[in-house]
Amino acid sequence: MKLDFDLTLYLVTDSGMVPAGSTLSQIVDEAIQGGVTIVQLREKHADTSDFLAQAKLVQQVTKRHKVPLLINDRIDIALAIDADGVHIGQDDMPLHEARRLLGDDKIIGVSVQTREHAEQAVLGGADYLGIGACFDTQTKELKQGSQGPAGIRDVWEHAVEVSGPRPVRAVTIGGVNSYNAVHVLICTRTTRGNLPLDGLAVVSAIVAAESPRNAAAILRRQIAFAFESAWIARTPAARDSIRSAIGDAFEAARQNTPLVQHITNPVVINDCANACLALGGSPMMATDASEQADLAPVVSSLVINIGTLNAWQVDGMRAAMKQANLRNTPVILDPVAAGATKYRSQIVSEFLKEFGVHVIKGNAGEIAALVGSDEMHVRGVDAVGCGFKDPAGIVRALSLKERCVVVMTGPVDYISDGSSTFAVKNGHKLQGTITGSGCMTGTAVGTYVYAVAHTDPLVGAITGMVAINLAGEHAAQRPDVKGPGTFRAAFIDEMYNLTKEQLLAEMRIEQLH
Ligand SMILES: Cc1ncc(COP(=O)(O)OP(=O)(O)O)c(N)n1
Ligand SMILES: Cc1ncsc1CCOP(=O)(O)O
Repeated sequence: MKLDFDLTLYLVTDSGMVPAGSTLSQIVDEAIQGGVTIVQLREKHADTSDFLAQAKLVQQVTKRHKVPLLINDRIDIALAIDADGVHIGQDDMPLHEARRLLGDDKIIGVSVQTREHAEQAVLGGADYLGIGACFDTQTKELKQGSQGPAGIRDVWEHAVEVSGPRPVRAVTIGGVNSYNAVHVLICTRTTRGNLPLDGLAVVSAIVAAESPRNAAAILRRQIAFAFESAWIARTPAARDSIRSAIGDAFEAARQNTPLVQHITNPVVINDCANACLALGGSPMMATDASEQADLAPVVSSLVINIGTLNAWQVDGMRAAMKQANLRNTPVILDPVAAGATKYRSQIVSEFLKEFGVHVIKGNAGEIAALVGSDEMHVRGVDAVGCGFKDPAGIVRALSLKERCVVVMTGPVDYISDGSSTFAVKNGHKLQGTITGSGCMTGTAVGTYVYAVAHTDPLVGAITGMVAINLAGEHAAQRPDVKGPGTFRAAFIDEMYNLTKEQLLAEMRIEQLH
């Protein structure tokens, strides 16, 4: 009978990474103690006798822990030590030959890079798939480059589709570590059925770690978190009570004073900091990469705004998002003028590939650029065009593509988590006459999303949009407001003065999906 196996945390070894004074068997032992559930011995440069000797040593450890041991590429070594199975690539022995030699009781995993590979492996009876490479890696030269979580999802969805009622099992590999583990597992969930991969395969994140045991334990914690999370709100039935949830999120910010760390542009930095304070948050505007790790433990949410990009700021953004992802702190991305220049488009797509983002907030032109629509465009930082035929469908499509909440600002704001979509109809046209009002909506979302990020990021995003737009309406009605200059000051005052009762009484929201 085939051994039962658990792919949750899959260690693939590389003896070239073993630090002086340690052995591969010690690393495997520690890693299993930390939470590794399956091991593959991968020796790309060893001759047969060394590979065999290493396999026997590692097998002593895996047997002691009752964890399956698979052999990379070499069926002969697997047969010689009676390993639990093999992992084969596209250039290795064909699956049917490996199965003939090993029999039905052994585990055979197959590396796949494309939908076609996945289909062949599933139909050929592979026990699991290793889909890669997810990200670039130092561990091996990639012939085809990395696909990112969205590319892995595409292959995984096809594998699930062709496998019938009992989906094949699968992991992804390549550049996976504790910083990106949650992002990878959430972003690769199938669109239909929300089915996650079975686990993650790593080499350097454990073998080259200072403590393989700690590295494995942190990875297990992140994987458990990802299995419990979904980017879609887990309480769709609670839509009826959305108003009270918005009221609660509003109050939570006033009570808990979330620390909203911004890396934003100098044009709006002062307005965003004041808006954050007025709404009940505590603003932090620390941009340097070198301080992000120290700050991360106290950050409630992170707002990344690419308004005035430069290489130094981008380094700070990468460092901040990496730390936020490790702590599962909500990240709000404002892709200012995405699509206006190649540089911005390239940075935004790098960010969305490499990092987990909980909310994307943009104007219609920016959202069009991210979703690949030519109905709207950006001119400078403004959206131009006749508008989308189906704006709610556009935000939902981007939400499903990126697996996060999407907010599209405009005369009506549209907000979706890929399942539920809302229109927020509050706001005043004077908001469009001052610079930074869009950036301040990012701050507002950041201020409210933290409290509900892991259960209902949609509610946090709607709360931010309702609060800022109501402040705009209240400011515009004041007799002392004569135009943009006086509106700017009154806008901050009215954020400060807004009450939960006003919010509940005056919000104009409509559910569209
Ligand atoms: C779990 C897992 N997935 C993929 C691979 C890559 O295998 P392959 O394509 O055969 O490349 P090499 O490992 O031989 O370099 C893997 N080893 N494990
Ligand atoms: C074996 C393999 N196959 C695709 S990427 C890769 C190496 C992954 O190594 P790391 O986890 O260190 O990036």
